[in-house]
Amino acid sequence: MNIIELTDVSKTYERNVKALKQFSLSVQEGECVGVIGESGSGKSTLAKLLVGLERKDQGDLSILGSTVSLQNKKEKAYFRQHVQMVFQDATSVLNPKLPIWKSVIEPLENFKKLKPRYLDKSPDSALEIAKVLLNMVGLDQQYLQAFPDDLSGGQKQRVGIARAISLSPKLLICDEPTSSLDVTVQKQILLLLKELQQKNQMSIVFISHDIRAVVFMCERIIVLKDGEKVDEFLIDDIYSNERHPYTKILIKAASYK
Ligand SMILES: Nc1ncnc2c1ncn2[C@@H]1O[C@H](COP(=O)(O)OP(=O)(O)OP(=O)(O)O)[C@@H](O)[C@H]1O
Repeated sequence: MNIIELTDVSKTYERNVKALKQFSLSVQEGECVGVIGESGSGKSTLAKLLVGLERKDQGDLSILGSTVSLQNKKEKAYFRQHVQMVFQDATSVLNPKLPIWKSVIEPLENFKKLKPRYLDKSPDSALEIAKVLLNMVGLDQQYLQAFPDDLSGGQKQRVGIARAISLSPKLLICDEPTSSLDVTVQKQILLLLKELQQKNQMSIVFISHDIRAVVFMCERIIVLKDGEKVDEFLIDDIYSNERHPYTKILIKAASYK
């Protein structure tokens, strides 16, 4: 099943900056699709369009087979429930004054009737849900009452991921989720995302300038350059001669070949 589909989507900012040009993308259930490109290629714009934080100028956006314009509250809520984002810097999404357990369950507050798939029984309290979520992201229960400042960068990113999966989304948009972390911690976060994707049959759009991380995570890769899709291929075809010259440059720069 197609979880999300963008068709010929364009986004132009002020002063005629064309951040995305007639871009199309579809993501199947349980699939991880990578998007790579250099700084300024339009990756963050794409991420924001995919979670409804930015409006497209042209083109279509559909989720679970239905076209959405994100013009009304109902559509926005439906979208938010199914598509969540993991940001580059978790610090920016965590309220420093909220204990971790509250941050983790915050998205659920607007979806009182939702029964997330990861709960096998009705929880006794919101704290119980937070415990399950921390467990899912491999964070010790001792951090439930802690505050963001008490946590390392990697731990904060785990909290950011717990928050993002709290609604049992069908799709996770990961925008450079490991870029601000140390190398060893990066690997742990990638492994966690992969595990969550597989256990929960979740789809991921993994956006990064780091081709190694994208290759590790994804089955299919899209290459963005100046707001345009210049290449799209399955991971097995990464070394194919058919690759776009720009893709070859990116691969070479990452010393893959
Ligand atoms: N809010 C905005 N207003 C005006 N121009 C913008 C805005 N956001 C992005 N841009 C421009 O749109 C283009 C694409 O930017 P975008 O941030 O999507 O690229 P990116 O690939 O994520 O880059 P980076 O990795 O540096 O964040 C750039 O030329 C950028 O300057």
